[in-house]
Amino acid sequence: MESGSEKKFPLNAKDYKLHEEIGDGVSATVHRALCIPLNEVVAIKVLDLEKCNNDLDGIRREVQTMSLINHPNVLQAHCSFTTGHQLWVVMPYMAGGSCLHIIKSSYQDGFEEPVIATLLRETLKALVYLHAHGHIHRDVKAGNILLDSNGAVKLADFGVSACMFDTGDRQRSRNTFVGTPCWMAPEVMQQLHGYDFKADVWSFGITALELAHGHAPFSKYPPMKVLLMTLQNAPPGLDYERDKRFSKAFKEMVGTCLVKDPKKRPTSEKLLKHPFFKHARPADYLVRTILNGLPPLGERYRTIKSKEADLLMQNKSEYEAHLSQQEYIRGISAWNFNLEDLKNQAALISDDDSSHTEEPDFNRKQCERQDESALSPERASSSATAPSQDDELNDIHDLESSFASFPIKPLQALKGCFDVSEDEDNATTPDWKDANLMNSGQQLLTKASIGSLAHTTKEEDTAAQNTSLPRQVFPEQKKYLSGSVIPESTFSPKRITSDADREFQQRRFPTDRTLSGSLYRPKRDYVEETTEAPHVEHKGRFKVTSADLSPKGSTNSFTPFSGGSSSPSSLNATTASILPSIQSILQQNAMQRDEILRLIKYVEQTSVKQPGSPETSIDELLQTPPATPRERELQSQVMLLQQSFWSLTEELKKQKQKNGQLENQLNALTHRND
Ligand SMILES: Nc1ncnc2c1ncn2[C@@H]1O[C@H](COP(=O)(O)OP(=O)(O)OP(=O)(O)O)[C@@H](O)[C@H]1O
Repeated sequence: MESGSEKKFPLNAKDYKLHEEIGDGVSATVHRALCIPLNEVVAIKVLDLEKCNNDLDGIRREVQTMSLINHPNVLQAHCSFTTGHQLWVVMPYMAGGSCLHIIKSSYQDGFEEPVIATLLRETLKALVYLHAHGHIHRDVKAGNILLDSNGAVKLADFGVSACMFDTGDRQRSRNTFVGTPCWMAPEVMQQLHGYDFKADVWSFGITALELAHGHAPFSKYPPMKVLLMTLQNAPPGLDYERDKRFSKAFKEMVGTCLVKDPKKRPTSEKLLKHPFFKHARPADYLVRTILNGLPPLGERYRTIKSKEADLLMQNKSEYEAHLSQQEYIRGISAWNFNLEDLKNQAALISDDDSSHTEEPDFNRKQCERQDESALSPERASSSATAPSQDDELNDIHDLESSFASFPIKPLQALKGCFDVSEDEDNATTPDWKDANLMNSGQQLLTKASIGSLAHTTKEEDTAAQNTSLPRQVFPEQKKYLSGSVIPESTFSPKRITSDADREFQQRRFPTDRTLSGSLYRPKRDYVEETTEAPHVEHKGRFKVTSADLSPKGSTNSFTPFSGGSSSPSSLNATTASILPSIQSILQQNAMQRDEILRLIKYVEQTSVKQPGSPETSIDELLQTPPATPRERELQSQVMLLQQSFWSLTEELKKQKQKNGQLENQLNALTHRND
């Protein structure tokens, strides 16, 4: 393949003289080189084809695509050819190196804002171009933003590395993992409905944080943890306190990119019009501010590598952290989805560790976002919507949408367990108790997580949509256990709100709120809830924000009791009229508490490894090396499901406590009014 440039770059290895290494990727190393006939310095990316699963034609196609791209901010290959078992991609030499290497060498705490604005604007221009031509970059990160000696910024690695190490045809791989976990958009992780250009916008937002802080959010964690944190936590962002040095425009720009719902992210074109990019400067500004004074690229690269090696030798834990880090840098495109490795990596990081780096940001960020809600047009428009009546009623929805990011919606499974049918009498009859509970519970973890969930195909979804919401717990569970999932259509789509929506609703109504009353009653006889400011909590091995778990749009039915100026007579009248409701709620709470206790017990029982138990067979299954990419995907999904079960168990315990508290309050109120 040759580029459209005027010069003819030779297609023979002997015409190039390889010099020092200036970078490395998954299975590639990059060298400075001389093109002898043209007497031109170039960079050559050397890919070892023996380490790739892909076929040569696929690679050739991708490199060809790369050559057709023609934009000042996209690094275009001069040519590529194979030599022995290697593929050489000849590119312009970018003497400034990548932003990642510049950061590592001299800006460990990140760049100043004008530098970031300049780098990001140029990168964004590249994305606008790629998107307009139907390409998704899929690996936007500081390591792929390169600078030449004049301060020109180019986005690199388009279409090569990701395709090289995908075990499949990249053309059809919009439903496969590609990218690097820290930079990866939630919808890419989910692998549910595929993804589009907006995935690049998310990665762009993460890259902005990387340039600002010197590292990407969650960069110290192993891949599985990054996945969970990205899916479960509030999106990362610039922090109000820690990031005081940055402008509101910058914070807001990052915020618009890092919205979990891709539909709510701006297109790259729209983003380019954001006021933040007005701070961008010309290329020579980058030369003056960050490039001048840097050692030559090869030397810089060597120093970085030897520093890393020293660090590794000195400190085992640092070494382990570095290994984790390398996993991110390598990217999920090269991710060996070996669950044992992942477990080992995850085990290196204690839960306590999690609390001291990124997480505090979340609390602060929530506050910040409350303060700044007016800044983001997208977020503001979400927030402008007052909670509707509908929003107040359906707990299940909020819980479900908080886990919507899981490939296999665990809440759908648990909904069946919790749903108290309108006919409470039925729900309390002994028929559906212990035996069914254990029976269905065990199956839930086996068939559900491996069989039906792994094969949640469109047909099954459709079939599931034809079933109605279970009125009772266990009969319906049997349905689920036999392979179907509880239908999504059971829940009104308009009630499924995005994280952004939820964030905004909570911002606007940040009163105390407790999830209580009829937890899983889907109907409007839902009576009471209080509110609680969003916060981040440990949920077993990872953290969950209450923002993601609380219902939204609260209407407090007990306003008369919360004090105020009611006269004694009106208070009495109100009391008389609502006492029956209180009593009914108390009853419901008691029943719910029992339900929750039972469920916790069952989850705990099914979580304990017992020889011959279904749990054991899941583990065995997980430990069997995956034979196909699909198996690998399924294994990861099973693991995510298990994680979500742990998380839900924690959440159930919490709800149980809250219910107890509420019950006490109600008892106190009832006695007072008696
Ligand atoms: N044309 C170039 N000029 C100068 N340095 C380059 C050039 N291309 C790549 N590099 C350096 O080599 C490093 C590795 O390049 P490569 O394209 O393999 O990166 P990567 O994105 O990390 O790979 P992967 O995504 O496959 O892990 C880059 O981060 C950059 O520092």
